[in-house]
Amino acid sequence: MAGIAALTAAGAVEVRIVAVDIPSGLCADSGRVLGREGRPAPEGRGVIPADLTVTFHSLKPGHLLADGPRLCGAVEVVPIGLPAADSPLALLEAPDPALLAKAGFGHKYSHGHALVLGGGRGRGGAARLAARGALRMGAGLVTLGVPPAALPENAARLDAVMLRVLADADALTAMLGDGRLNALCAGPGLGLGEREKALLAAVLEAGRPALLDADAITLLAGDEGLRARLHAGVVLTPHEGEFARLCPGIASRWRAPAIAGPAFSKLDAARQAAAELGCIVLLKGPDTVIADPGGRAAIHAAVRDRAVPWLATAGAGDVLAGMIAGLLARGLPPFEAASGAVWLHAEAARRFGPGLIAEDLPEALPGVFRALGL
Ligand SMILES: NC(=O)C1=CN([C@@H]2O[C@H](COP(=O)(O)OP(=O)(O)OC[C@H]3O[C@@H](n4cnc5c(N)ncnc54)[C@H](O)[C@@H]3O)[C@@H](O)[C@H]2O)[C@@H](O)CC1
Ligand SMILES: Nc1ncnc2c1ncn2[C@@H]1O[C@H](COP(=O)(O)OP(=O)(O)O)[C@@H](O)[C@H]1O
Repeated sequence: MAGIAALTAAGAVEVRIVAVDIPSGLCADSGRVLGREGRPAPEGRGVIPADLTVTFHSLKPGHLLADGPRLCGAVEVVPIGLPAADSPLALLEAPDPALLAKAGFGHKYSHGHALVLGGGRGRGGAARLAARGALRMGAGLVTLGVPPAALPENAARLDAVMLRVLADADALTAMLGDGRLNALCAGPGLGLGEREKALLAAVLEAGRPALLDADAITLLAGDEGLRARLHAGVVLTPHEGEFARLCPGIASRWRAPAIAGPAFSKLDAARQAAAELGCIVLLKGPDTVIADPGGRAAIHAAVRDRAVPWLATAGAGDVLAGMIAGLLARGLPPFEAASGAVWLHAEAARRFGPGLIAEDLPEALPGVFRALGL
């Protein structure tokens, strides 16, 4: 193998490399490069990248996660006559259009009312992006609740999204007396002060389906009491940095060098976090993993023909948060809301293409829905 690598590097021969099952040295469970003899592989070495990987029966996590997509090249799955396994792991595909369509006889309240908590003066962009995402997903109504000082600037920027002043947690609890507010979204641009911590406690106390992202995750990370109130209707959407704050022990296992297989994977990290926290954990990135407390999990790999590098843009995660909240408002169970939104989010980015910024994502959704036949 070293000889092939040397010849290829020297440009002496044109070599095409085909891996059978998975490139040697790549962990099939995690997509991580394995070390040898008790030592991690040197940075950037340890596996010869394949042009094509031919695998059998079904994809493995290692084809999709971490370094797997880059090192496997094109992947061909060859059936060998085995029955489809009843696997607790799913590869995300397009959501069922029947789940997304609106029945002809409904009115706006039949499609749910999402409440997005906004941040203070001058910090409203993220929550507005989330609110727009929720509305485009078909929530019947979306209200943005903001502190009094942030009302004028939000009023100047919103039309279809409704606006309410929410001075403090008591005001939020009073507002939640309206049972039609059936999904909550907190975190994007929320802030990290005492007011925001109390708001988050009120959100969790309400026991309603809730999407918690960004600052809400950072607040949870610093407060054991808040974490203890998480429930099965909550979806958490950390990026890697937020995950390391929220679950430092799990994150350090995941970040530790992979010495031998099976290495601790992003899938293991999300599953363990979901089990410990008692809610859905959606761990973001080009490879996104969604896990529930019972061990059910799904992978969405934005690779190869579904690569969407332009999603690496400020605010893309805020839109995803709102999209999930929109599906929660429409009554989808948390795991289905999270999985459906992840696929639609990437598909919206794919349709828009290069130049994408966060504002474009909600606006690309109608085209995605039309293509799904809605
Ligand atoms: N248009 C807007 O108004 C926007 C507002 N935003 C808000 O800004 C606040 C801070 O958000 P940040 O996401 O910067 O959070 P943080 O500042 O809490 O976390 C970012 C830190 O985590 C580290 N990190 C490690 N892995 C990462 C990964 N995979 N992706 C991203 N960061 C990673 C980064 O290096 C960085 O130091 C939140 O309230 C957020 O909602 C951002 O979402 C960006 C857009
Ligand atoms: N290279 C990439 N390929 C595909 N998706 C990506 C990539 N980078 C980021 N994303 C997606 O974009 C979103 C970024 O969210 P996040 O990190 O929370 O950013 P922000 O807080 O700025 O919104 C997530 O949904 C993530 O999965």
